[in-house]
Amino acid sequence: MVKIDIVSGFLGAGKTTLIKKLLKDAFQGEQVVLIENEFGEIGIDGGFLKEAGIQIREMNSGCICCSLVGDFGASLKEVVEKYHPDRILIEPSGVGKLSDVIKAVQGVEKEVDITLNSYTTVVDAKKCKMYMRNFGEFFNNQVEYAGAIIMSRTDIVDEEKATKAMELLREINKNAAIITTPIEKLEGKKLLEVMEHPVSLEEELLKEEHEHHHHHDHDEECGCGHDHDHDHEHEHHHHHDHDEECGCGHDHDHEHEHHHDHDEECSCGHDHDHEHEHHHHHDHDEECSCGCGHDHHHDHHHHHADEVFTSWGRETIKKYTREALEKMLEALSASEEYGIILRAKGMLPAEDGTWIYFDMVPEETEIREGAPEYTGRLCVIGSKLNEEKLAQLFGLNA
Ligand SMILES: Nc1nc2c(ncn2[C@@H]2O[C@H](COP(=O)(O)OP(=O)(O)OP(=O)(O)O)[C@@H](O)[C@H]2O)c(=O)[nH]1
Repeated sequence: MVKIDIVSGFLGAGKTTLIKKLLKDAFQGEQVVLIENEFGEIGIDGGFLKEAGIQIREMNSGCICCSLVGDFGASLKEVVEKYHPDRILIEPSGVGKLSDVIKAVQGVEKEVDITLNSYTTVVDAKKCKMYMRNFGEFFNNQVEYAGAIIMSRTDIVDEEKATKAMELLREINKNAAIITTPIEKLEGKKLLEVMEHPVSLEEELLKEEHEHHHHHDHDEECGCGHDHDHDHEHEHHHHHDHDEECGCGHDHDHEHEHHHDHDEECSCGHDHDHEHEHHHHHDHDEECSCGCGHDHHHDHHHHHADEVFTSWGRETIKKYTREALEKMLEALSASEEYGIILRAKGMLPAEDGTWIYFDMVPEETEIREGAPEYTGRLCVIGSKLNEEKLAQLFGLNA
């Protein structure tokens, strides 16, 4: 049985960073294949991970969503038959919906000898609130459906912001284990254990309570595998508190339905807070007032990622200097002249013969030296990108 582990997370959240750690610290001795679905026609990450010596299958033709489920299933099947791995890691694109990817895996579970082992979402603690607000349709879905949530950048964010992010995450996912310790402080095995068996503190406490109150041991069972007989504590939960759980590890409430009605946002880049009506009227004839120009009729999911997000990428032999690149990346996020930039990354030849690798998310830019690549590549992802201006900025042909 091949284990399937999904590592989801919004653009630049830290998925690749997590995967590298797991490969190094947690999967020794296992044969692992990574299926990567990058958004944008120029694959960038493959190179980093190939150094780790694992098989990588890139799917760059579109996102694994409703339209690609069939292709994805076929791809999964092929990987299983060709490599017979112990584990397949799936890294969906940063703008993919986790629910779509889970569905796609479940769709082939009967035909192929696989089991959905874990589905984790990495969330940038610094940008969680902003992304929820502006790109909620994609961002929230990844949070809602996660078994475990790993908060990245808890090493650099202040406590107050991290706490707020944690609260927001908990609001839309009551059950997931939320990992707040910076991952480099955790052993890979420990991390994997939480991803595979996410148990929230609430569940753990409730379980303890159950165990504590089960001395009388009568005959009835509720079906969740624990013995709750005549347990006052248990009844208390049933009568008073619809949101709490029985601690058996299953989700008995209809949380997802709830969240779809209330929390989703249109993700067209505007803040539609207090505009819940917008979502409720889709069955009727009203036009979407979000101004994003799409017909959202009868479409509960609103948008496909490629309607909201675009990417621009180039292969190039042009040489750059660190200083010049730094300025270009600064300019990218300084205004909306180039669009709403959410992510930029690449590897470019430098004038001094070295190679410059860069990673940019809003307010954070990392430039480092890396190994020579077969050619220079760069990719920018965002909303409403101005491709002509981007080409101009990097000194490339439009
Ligand atoms: N300080 C800090 N930086 C992080 C952390 N996680 C990721 N980063 C940085 O954030 C940038 C993006 O990280 P990646 O791991 O490439 O993110 P990703 O989710 O794979 O990004 P996509 O390529 O957009 O899918 C890199 O510069 C990382 O070094 C973290 O926990 N703390």
